[in-house]
Amino acid sequence: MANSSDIPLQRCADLIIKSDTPKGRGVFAAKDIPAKTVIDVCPVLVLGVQENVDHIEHTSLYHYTYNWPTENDRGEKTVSQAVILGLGSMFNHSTQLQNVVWERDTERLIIIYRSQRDISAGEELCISYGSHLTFKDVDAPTPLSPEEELEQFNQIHLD
Ligand SMILES: C[S@@+](CC[C@H](N)C(=O)[O-])C[C@H]1O[C@@H](n2cnc3c(N)ncnc32)[C@H](O)[C@@H]1O
Repeated sequence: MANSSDIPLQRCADLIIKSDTPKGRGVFAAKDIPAKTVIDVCPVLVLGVQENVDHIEHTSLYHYTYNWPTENDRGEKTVSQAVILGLGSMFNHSTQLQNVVWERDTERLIIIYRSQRDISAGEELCISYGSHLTFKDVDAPTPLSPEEELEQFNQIHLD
């Protein structure tokens, strides 16, 4: 029997995990996925600020946690970390080719992931981790050499 605090779960069925990508494991589309499809609804486990500093930061889990807004004992707003259960911990980062957006629900302690645009079969599903990455981004655009920069500059014509 459903009650008002129940959280309906949804996961897109047309997904696979590939294990051998340059980013480690990653989530890929097995079929075309239309824009705005719910990809997954993931429960989160919110960690205490100190628990995170004392323990989690010294483990592999450190690379899987998300910032999570919370309140300290004095009722002041602060930021802790949360472990995302379900597929949420498997999405890799892309700076330029993100196709999944996510939304925190701090009341219900879930994150909802949705496709940002139509995704084709075979594409990796990527989110943005923001700008402070703790690893070398294999997708990062290669910086231009001074010669390439000069060539690009010389191609700019002002009418
Ligand atoms: C939340 S996990 C994602 C799943 C992970 N690939 C795995 O195999 O368990 C985050 C880790 O994935 C890897 N990763 C994610 N996006 C990446 C990227 N753009 N370039 C390189 N590594 C990436 C990094 O090792 C990062 O610490």
